[in-house]
Amino acid sequence: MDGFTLTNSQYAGNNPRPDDNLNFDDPVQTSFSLQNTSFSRALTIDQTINIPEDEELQDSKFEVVLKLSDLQGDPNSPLYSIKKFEELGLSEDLIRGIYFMNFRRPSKIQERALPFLLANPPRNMIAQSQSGTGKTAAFVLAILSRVNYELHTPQALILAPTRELARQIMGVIQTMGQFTKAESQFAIPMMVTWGKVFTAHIVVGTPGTVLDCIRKKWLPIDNIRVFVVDEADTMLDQQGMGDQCIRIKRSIPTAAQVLLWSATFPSTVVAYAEQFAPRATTLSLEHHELTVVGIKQMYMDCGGEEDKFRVLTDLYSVLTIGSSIIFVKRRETADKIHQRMTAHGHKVACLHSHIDNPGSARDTVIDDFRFGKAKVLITTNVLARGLDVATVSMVVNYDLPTDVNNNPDPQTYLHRIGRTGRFGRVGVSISFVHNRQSWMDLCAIADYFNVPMLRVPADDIEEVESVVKKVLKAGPPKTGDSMEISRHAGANRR
Ligand SMILES: Nc1ncnc2c1ncn2[C@@H]1O[C@H](COP(=O)(O)OP(=O)(O)OP(=O)(O)O)[C@@H](O)[C@H]1O
Repeated sequence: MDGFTLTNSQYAGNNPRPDDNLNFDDPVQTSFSLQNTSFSRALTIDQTINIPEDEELQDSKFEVVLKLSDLQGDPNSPLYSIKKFEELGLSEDLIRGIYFMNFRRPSKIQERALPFLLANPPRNMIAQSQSGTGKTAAFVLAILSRVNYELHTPQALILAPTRELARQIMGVIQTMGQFTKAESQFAIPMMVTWGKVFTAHIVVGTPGTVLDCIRKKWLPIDNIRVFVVDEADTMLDQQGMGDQCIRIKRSIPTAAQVLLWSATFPSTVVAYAEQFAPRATTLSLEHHELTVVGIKQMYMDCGGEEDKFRVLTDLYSVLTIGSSIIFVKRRETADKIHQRMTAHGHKVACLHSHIDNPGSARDTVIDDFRFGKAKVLITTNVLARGLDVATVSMVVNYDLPTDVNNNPDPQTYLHRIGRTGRFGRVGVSISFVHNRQSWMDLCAIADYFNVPMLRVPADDIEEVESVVKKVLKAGPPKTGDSMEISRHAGANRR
């Protein structure tokens, strides 16, 4: 099975959203109470894990040997390609950048998308590919190929939902484009020089600040020829950000190539995305193709809301793995867990989008995490998407992701767990369930992706440690390999 479905949408419609005057940069944090319905502890999924019981682990680092060449030679892997970068029509300067980054072969999305992205006349594109499969590099390469370096004015505009993601994308542009004459500039809070007109070829920003800079005429947009919306499904779907994206799109030249990227494009957003990027070439995936095989999905059955904290601290008192991220629903929960884990002697960092948390403080937290100064990061959905830190080997869903209507949110779940298992690496995700509602939410997510969830015991942390270590030690499975599983979680809901 090759994965992508390729379609050319012919639809060119009007913008469907009202022009509300909302102005914020980060995703809205939704808050609500978890429903404590009668809790069934009787989760009896009988799952087994068939990882060889061979050697004991040598150390606690779990440096997984990346067998990338194996994965990239497996037609079922999202990292598979038949072409080399040298065959994709990129300039020598860019090929040098790719070599510098140690990329050997393109991933499937890179191989598929790049010929369309570079073709003339330029076409819009809606591109979907699993988390951690190199979407950023794909659109950065396209932009670096299209920019006229002799013209000192913005020609490419990239929108990201958070400052963390904008900073990360900037890092990729600067590394990949270091042998070109590309100049790039931020349009994110606290990184814009008051009154100074942008002259860089490439601008990366968050929608609120970009719009602000356009309105103030600091950001010239007449020469924009590539317009990228990363994490496009969430950007377009959120009322404030969606409106800002529309306004920005209306300001830039109509001939600009519009590129929408995400690992998820739920059906509710697809039509809208097609209106936003008319007549786009679309690379899409089915639900069941979205999960990354290198991420082993587990769950723990906790005794109640308060017991989750006991399980978490038990887990961290035993487990010594690379880096990990704990996702919670609310900022208050993040702060509370941060305080309590710190009091228990754990070294943890915390990042969310509270107004008192200025950009510079957020930058320090994320940089400390990226460079390993802090190994555990507690956060909200603000970091659910895009964050690329290779050492993350575990994601904990302390609270399962739910949408504004309290329904399970499979897309956010997929993005959260996708912070591990990047580009062929292995990782584990552990979701806490603590009542009937959270159990049903997890079942709904498992059903949506048709994936197995392995139960690990909340009252036997040594056993959890052993399972996690085995998974990390086993390395990435080949696509289609069944690492375990007799039945998946959704098959046995109560
Ligand atoms: N062809 C390649 N060979 C080796 N590594 C690559 C290649 N392309 C990208 N990578 C690396 O893979 C990692 C994931 O890439 P990237 O962040 O672009 O993924 P993504 O698809 O945008 O993920 P997400 O959906 O989470 O945003 C990065 O560390 C990147 O440097």
